[in-house]
Amino acid sequence: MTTMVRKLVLLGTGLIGGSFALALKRMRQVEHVVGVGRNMANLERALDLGVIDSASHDAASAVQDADLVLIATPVGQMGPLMQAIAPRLAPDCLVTDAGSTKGDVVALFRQYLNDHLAQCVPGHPIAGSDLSGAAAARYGLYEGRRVVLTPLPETAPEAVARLEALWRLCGAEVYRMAPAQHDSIFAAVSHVPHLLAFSYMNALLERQNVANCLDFAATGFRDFTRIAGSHPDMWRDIALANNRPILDDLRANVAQLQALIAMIEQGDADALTGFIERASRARTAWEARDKEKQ
Ligand SMILES: NC(=O)C1=CN([C@@H]2O[C@H](COP(=O)(O)OP(=O)(O)OC[C@H]3O[C@@H](n4cnc5c(N)ncnc54)[C@H](O)[C@@H]3O)[C@@H](O)[C@H]2O)C=CC1
Ligand SMILES: O=C(O)C(=O)Cc1ccc(O)cc1
Repeated sequence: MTTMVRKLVLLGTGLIGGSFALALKRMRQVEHVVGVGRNMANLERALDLGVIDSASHDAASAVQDADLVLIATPVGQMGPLMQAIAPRLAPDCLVTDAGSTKGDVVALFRQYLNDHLAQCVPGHPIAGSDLSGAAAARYGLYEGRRVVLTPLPETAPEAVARLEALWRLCGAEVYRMAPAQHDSIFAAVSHVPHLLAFSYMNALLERQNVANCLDFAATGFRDFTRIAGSHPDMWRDIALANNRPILDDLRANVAQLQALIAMIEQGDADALTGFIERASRARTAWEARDKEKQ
C-alpha cells in the first residue's frame, strides 16, 4: 500500500480541508492539491498561503485523475457535490469527508456514490476551532488529535488502511465507530455545547443593558462562549443533520435548567450544593484524565 497522494482534491477549501493539505505537504505525501470552492477571495488566499497548488470552481472537472478527494464543506453541501463528482471519479479514487455528523453523510455516500462504495471512507477529525476559511488552516491542527472513521460494510479494507495511514502522518490517532454511535457521542460533547453557547449569547442579546454587560464580561464568559463565534452555515447543517440525538440532549438540558430554577426558587442550598458538586467533580476529573493523555 502506498500512502503517497498524486492529486488531492479538496471540495471545500477551509480550516479543515486546508489543514489536511498542509499536513500532507509537510510530510511530503502529496504531489498536487486542487482546492475547489465558491469564494474566489478564499481560494486566492489558499493559493497565496501555499495551502493549494491550483484552484477550481468546478468539482466535477477537478476530481478527474484524482486519487484522493476530501469533502470538507458544511454537511448540507455534501450531497450535491457527491452527485456532481460521481460520473468523473477514477475507479481507484478514495473519497472521504470531514463532516461533523456521520449518519447523514453515510446515507449520502449510499445515495450518490453507490457504485464507488469500496473506495468511500466517511470520517471526522476531532480537531478544529471557532475559526473558518483557508486563512485559518495550519499544519499542526491534527497533531495529537483523534480522527473517527465510520467505514461502510462495502468499503475495501485497503481504502480504510490507506486513509488511516494518511491521518497518522498528520499526527492523529485513528478510531473506528458505527455512524449512530458517533452521532450520539458528538451530539452530547460537541453539538449540544455549541448550540447552548449560541442560545446563551442570544439570551444575553435580549437584555436592554447588553452593551454594559459585555463591557464587564471576563474569563468565565470567554471560556463559556468562545464556540458561540463558530460558523453559522456549518452549525445549522449539523443541527439539522443530527436532529434526533441533539433534540434528546437539548431536552435533557432543559430539564436540568428547570431543576436548577426550582432549587433557586425554593432557596434549597443543599440541593444546589449537590447539583454544582456533581458537575464540578466530573469536570475536574475529566480535565485530569485529558491532561494525562497528552
Ligand atoms: N471547524 C471545525 O472545528 C470542524 C469542522 N468539521 C467539519 O468540516 C467541514 C468543514 O468545516 P470547516 O473547514 O471548519 O469550514 P470552513 O468554512 O473553514 O470551510 C468550508 C469551505 O467550504 C466552502 N464551500 C461551501 N459550500 C461549498 C460548495 N457547495 N462547493 C465548494 N465549496 C463550498 C466554503 O466557502 C468554505 O471555504 C464541515 O462539515 C464541518 O462540520 C469537522 C471537524 C472540526
Ligand atoms: O472549537 C472547538 O473547540 C471545537 O469543538 C471544534 C470542533 C468543531 C466541530 C467538530 O466536529 C469538531 C471540533
